[in-house]
Amino acid sequence: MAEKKKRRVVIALGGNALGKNLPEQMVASHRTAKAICDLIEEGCEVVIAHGNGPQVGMIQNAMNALVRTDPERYITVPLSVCVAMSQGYIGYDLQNAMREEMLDRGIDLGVATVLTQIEVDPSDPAFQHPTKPIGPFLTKEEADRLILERHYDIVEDAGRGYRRVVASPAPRSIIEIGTIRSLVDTNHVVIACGGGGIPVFRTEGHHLKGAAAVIDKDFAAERLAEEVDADTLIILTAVEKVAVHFGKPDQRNLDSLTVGEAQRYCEEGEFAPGSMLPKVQACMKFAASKPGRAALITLLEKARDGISGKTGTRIIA
Ligand SMILES: Nc1ncnc2c1ncn2[C@@H]1O[C@H](COP(=O)(O)OP(=O)(O)O)[C@@H](O)[C@H]1O
Ligand SMILES: NC(=O)OP(=O)(O)O
Repeated sequence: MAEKKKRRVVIALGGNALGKNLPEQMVASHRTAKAICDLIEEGCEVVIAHGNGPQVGMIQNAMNALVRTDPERYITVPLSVCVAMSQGYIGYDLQNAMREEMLDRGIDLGVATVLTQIEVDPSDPAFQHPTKPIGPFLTKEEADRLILERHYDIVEDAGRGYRRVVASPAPRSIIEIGTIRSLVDTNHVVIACGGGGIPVFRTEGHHLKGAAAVIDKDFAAERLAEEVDADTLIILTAVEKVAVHFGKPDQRNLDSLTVGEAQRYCEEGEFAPGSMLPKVQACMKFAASKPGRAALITLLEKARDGISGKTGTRIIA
């Protein structure tokens, strides 16, 4: 009998799948690996993308502290290099957690993290309007000091404190897509486009130049899902379903949304910018990109129920 065709899914992992520091990340990675292995056991071929907001901020702060301690010996590390470091730091834990969980369950697949660069447009207006929060939450006093001393762009984040923001251009093309496809096609779980991918500009000849930015991982995951010809984009986050009137007494959780309905809710301001809005927009783009494609937003721990159609919010054309 012919083997059942596997469903190819790209998974985008957010903050609750990774934690905010090294010990939290180690614990979270194992929880995340369990959820992803549940999807593999449901017959999915998975490709994993992830965020890096807290981590890339931590890495850049650490590198800057070195420069301040000994400016003769150390030089400033560009943000693009900090994104590359965050891919290694997070990929290391995720790759090991996946390896261990797959061996425990007898899943016979390889796992590899691909250092991934993503082309961005130097004239993207996002470079003039920083929106991507990175690093820890700050007090008003810390924010004022950093604006004065380091000329950082800092915004107030929905009553939760202050956060540094950096440019977040749209992903155009994934430089290492051929390598990613080859690994996926030869039975590897691939971790790619970490932290939204290392943003790069194409310059003279074949040279790529790092850009001072952090790409949104939901948009990078969407690009990845299109480019590996995935059937489903799954965004695993901290809520089981997308809601309208979120956080209000009349909150209504949504089981499914068409692209048209989602567009209307976006225009009505139902989804918070910087959190749920990019997720819904990424899902809309993917669902509309080719007939038969669908996207799902759900809680990390509900991944198996989500793919089985029992929970989550499904976005369809
Ligand atoms: N309309 C909405 N429906 C559901 N959650 C929403 C909505 N608007 C904002 N949110 C918030 O968005 C959060 C997910 O965004 P975020 O914290 O940035 O996720 P991640 O780190 O997983 O990428 C949810 O935990 C929830 O608090
Ligand atoms: N790069 C990115 O989107 O990171 P977060 O998901 O942590 O914000």
